Amino acid sequence: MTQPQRMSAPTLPTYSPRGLALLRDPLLNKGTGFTEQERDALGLRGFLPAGVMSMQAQAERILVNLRSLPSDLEKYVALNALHDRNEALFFRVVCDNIDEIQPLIYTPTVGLACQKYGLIFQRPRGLFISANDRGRIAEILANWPYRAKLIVVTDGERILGLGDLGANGMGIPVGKLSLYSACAGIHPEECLPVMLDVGTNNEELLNDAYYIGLRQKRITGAAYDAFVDEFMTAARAAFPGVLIQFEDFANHAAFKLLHKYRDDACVFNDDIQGTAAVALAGLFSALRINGGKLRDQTVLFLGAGEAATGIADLVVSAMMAEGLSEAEALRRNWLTDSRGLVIKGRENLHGHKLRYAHEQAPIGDFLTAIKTLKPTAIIGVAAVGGAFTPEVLQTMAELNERPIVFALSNPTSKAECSAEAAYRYTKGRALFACGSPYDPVRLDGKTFVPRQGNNSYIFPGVGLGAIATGARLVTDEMFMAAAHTLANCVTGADLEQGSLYPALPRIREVSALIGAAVAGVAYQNGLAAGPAPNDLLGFVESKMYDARY
Ligand SMILES: NC(=O)C1=CN([C@@H]2O[C@H](COP(=O)(O)OP(=O)(O)OC[C@H]3O[C@@H](n4cnc5c(N)ncnc54)[C@H](OP(=O)(O)O)[C@@H]3O)[C@@H](O)[C@H]2O)C=CC1
Ligand SMILES: CC(=O)C(=O)O
Ligand SMILES: [Mg+2]
Repeated sequence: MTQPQRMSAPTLPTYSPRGLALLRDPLLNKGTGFTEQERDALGLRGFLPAGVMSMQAQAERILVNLRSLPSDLEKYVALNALHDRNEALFFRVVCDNIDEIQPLIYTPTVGLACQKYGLIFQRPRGLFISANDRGRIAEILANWPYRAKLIVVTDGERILGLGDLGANGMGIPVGKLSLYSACAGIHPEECLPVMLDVGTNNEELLNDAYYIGLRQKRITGAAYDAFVDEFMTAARAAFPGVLIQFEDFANHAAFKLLHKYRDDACVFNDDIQGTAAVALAGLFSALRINGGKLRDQTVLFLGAGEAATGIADLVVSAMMAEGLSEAEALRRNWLTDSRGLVIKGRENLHGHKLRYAHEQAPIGDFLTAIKTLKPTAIIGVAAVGGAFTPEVLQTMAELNERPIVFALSNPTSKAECSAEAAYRYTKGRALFACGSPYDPVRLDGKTFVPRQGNNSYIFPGVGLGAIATGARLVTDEMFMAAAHTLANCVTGADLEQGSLYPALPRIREVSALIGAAVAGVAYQNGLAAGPAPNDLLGFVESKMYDARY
């Protein structure tokens, strides 16, 4: 028997706690799963009841308890408590019940959890770095006892479609990193969630007695840029080669940060790039059903922000790969924002929209845009719940034999339409994907199984490939490879039931394949740290953490 040890940074002493300290270390604790031999060797006698349970029995007990809880928020809290007690058991439960658990630790429940974060707050997880810590960020990162290989960082300004949730947004990096470990086997010890608490402009939170963050308005401008820059410099120095994922920043910061760091550091923006890959994969699946070619599609977006322009940019690249010129491809993608259709000559258009500002008379509403532009696909990423009205859906079905309808906004309350509405108002002809999960829909004797067009299919595998190879940069080519790989995982049986993505229980296999594809791009483009192994898939699989005692 070997004593459980943390994989500490080489500079830190190896830490092998015993007794109570061991039971209170979530990365090493097995609770009632410690064997008789371990109980003797590790000073655990007396701290545990006599019964020794298998991991499987422990997991079953967790599920029995979980299923008896009356609300999803309580289930979230219970799962969080397990995460804080026994990480291996937490990840075992997540991995073996991913269809049931993912919606509880990720969208939609994580949205509600962030809204109530102050109220349900128990143990801190990750690092909270506030604007008051300016000048001391390196010191704070040095407090972290593990060697981080992956950071998910947010400043909480655009949490899902729920807006500015300030420091309460920490639930998002925590949830994303849980999926990294569960879905792609990134070791939990290598994952670091970070909240850059620069304040909040959410008055409700500023007046909330239980708000956990800095009670001040957001810092902006040069002070904000310098603060984030201090974090980026300190993080890269503390954890050389670390992959940093920007998550749920408001779009004015998201585009700026991505452009500032992407050519120099191992970073990506999940909302822009990860979302792009999952949406493109969904389009490829839809086209397998309706027999179309991507180059012939006209895509109309509801939204013109991070997700919309990220997706549109990757779709344009994919259309160009099918032979269109850039101008032709751009012209097949249209954006609408809070002021209507994005068109040439409109005043004060932000930089990320300019590529899609085509010659066209102004159009104020989405339905008129559909009737005018006759899209084959509509993609909702504006966080306007219910915006795909019955009339929108019926019009899409009049224009197209198999209309592509993606309602990608999160959480469920912000979805542009429900799965039920998508199928009902198109008479079962919609090729549908949703950002948050929906149950299967039974209509006219047929069962439709909608799956999530959510970047959670993409970022775990991309991160795995980037970390396994020690990639210097994360490139758009990697996201293109991820999109193709994900699309190739979709089976005929999936398509038969209207599923544009593979079943979630296959996610570790899917992530490994995406990881291998991303690794391939890293090696081909000289971005990897070492020589390419012969067997890329075997190589990335060998790096995957499996939650077992
Ligand atoms: N499924 C997935 O994997 C992902 C889903 N999302 C979801 O997408 C949504 C948007 O995220 P993101 O793109 O990052 O956010 P942004 O804030 O970057 O973009 C939102 C866009 O919606 C536009 N908008 C707002 N109101 C309307 C309206 N009434 N009609 C048309 N457009 C409108 C905004 O217009 P304006 O530019 O004028 O302000 C803006 O362009 C969120 O709900 C998020 O959860 C995001 C990432 C991944
Ligand atoms: C899924 C995701 O990243 C979002 O909704 O922001
Ligand atoms: Mg996000």
